[in-house]
Amino acid sequence: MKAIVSASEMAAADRYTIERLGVPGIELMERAARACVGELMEELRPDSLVTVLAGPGNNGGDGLAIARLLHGEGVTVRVFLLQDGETYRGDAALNHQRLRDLAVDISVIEDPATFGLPLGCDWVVDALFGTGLSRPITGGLANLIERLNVSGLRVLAVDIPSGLSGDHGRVDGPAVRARLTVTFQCLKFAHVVTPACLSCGDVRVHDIGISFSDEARTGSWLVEGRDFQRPTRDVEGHKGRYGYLGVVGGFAGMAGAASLAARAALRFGAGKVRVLTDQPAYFGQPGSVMVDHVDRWKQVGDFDALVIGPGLSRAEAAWSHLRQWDLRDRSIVWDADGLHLLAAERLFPGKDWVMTPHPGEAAVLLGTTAGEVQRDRLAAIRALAKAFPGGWLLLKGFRTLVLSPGGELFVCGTGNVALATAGSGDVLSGMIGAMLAQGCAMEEAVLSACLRHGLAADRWVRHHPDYSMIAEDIIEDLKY
Ligand SMILES: NC(=O)C1=CN([C@@H]2O[C@H](COP(=O)(O)OP(=O)(O)OC[C@H]3O[C@@H](n4cnc5c(N)ncnc54)[C@H](OP(=O)(O)O)[C@@H]3O)[C@@H](O)[C@H]2O)[C@@H](O)CC1
Ligand SMILES: [K+]
Repeated sequence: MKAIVSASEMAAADRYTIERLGVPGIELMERAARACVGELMEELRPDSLVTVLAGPGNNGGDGLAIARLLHGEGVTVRVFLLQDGETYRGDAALNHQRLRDLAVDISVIEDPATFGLPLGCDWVVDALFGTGLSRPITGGLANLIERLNVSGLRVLAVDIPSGLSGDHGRVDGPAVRARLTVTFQCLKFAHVVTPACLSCGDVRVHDIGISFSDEARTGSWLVEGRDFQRPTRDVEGHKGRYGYLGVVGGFAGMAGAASLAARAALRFGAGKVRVLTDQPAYFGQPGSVMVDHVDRWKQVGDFDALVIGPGLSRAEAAWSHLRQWDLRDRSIVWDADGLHLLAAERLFPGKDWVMTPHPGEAAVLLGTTAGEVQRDRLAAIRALAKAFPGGWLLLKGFRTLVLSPGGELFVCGTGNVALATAGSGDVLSGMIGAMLAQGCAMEEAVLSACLRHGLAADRWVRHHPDYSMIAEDIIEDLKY
């Protein structure tokens, strides 16, 4: 797992490192610049031309140090400042002084709106604004950024593409679109949360020796494929040991949804899976998934965990059972139409539960639109936690978000657009249910399922077009 921090957490760590641990700020800036130059040198040819756009703060200061180090490497560099160089303060001022003594061309951008972009250069270093951005970029500078974004020039963003905030995944105004972002010590939210992360290109995190005080422990993490831990079995295991999962769904014409969840659960290690539906005949020949008419179940105490929702429908006949069942001590995955039920009736969601909405379902739960949810996914998942306290939340979409009842946030680093296919959510809910049935804690269940679901898609696109994956392919991939 990689820590994700906000701009203010990062600034606090900077201060702690400088003031308490005695590492000079100018040394941190030098290390930051060295990290960027190291990455850039991998990309440059001997005759490459680099343009540095330097803003008024320490991000600009990084840019000035980068220009000096590139010059030292024999690279031709031109530097454009947003303001008169004399206005720099602190470490940035020192770097301005150091650069002025060298034969590097430095000019001031008089009017950003008419500034001629250096179209012949190989890379642009975006050192306009970093984590100190305090408002959306407007006016001539906004115009410059928009022209840069359509120029085709390759951009390396220092710390964060200018215009993005480190604190969230929103894009509130014009923002530089980078090919490569080099950031320091920790990821910031904009690097991993959509839509902001789509402007970052490849993100490389460099350790520049910034330390966090013990009190300033971060509670947000990027989880990646290497963090996935597969369900384990011991040699004497038998099916009773790996749990009994109930899938409630597959009503009127939607047998497929429950069937996908159930089969995914078996493939992900559940010992036994039974679908409770009003359409058992739709499930055809008996197979590894057990199927029952839901009317035969007055209570659901037999199950170790439940998945409620895939193909549940919104019919009274489906919902009436759920009102009667005692769900108080159950582990439950609420998905699909189950979420509509929770939104409509505020049913007690269980002892240990996770809701797994896609943006449209999250919008229903919050009384807003899917567009609003997607505009600020972090705010949406936090609003869900307020509206439905006490359980886990998983907001699907590129870079799926997971929030614990205690407020710890996880961003799932696996998965891609191949997952945008009917039934892929049903498969995910079945996988989480399988882990719960096997006795895993909710954190492990949700994160393992989410990572593995995404890995199936990541493997798929290595050999197939992204549009061609169907939900059954995810289940198929769980064999490996
Ligand atoms: N030791 C360290 O701390 C290290 C820090 N490091 C580097 O420092 C960066 C953070 O530096 P920073 O805090 O100086 O902020 P930065 O992003 O340069 O911008 C602030 C300036 O922008 C201005 N401004 C803001 N919004 C604006 C807008 N919309 N339109 C126009 N102007 C706007 C703002 O003006 P104001 O809001 O005060 O009016 C202020 O002048 C960080 O990302 C990393 O790269 C590394 O060197 C490692 C060590
Ligand atoms: K930047």
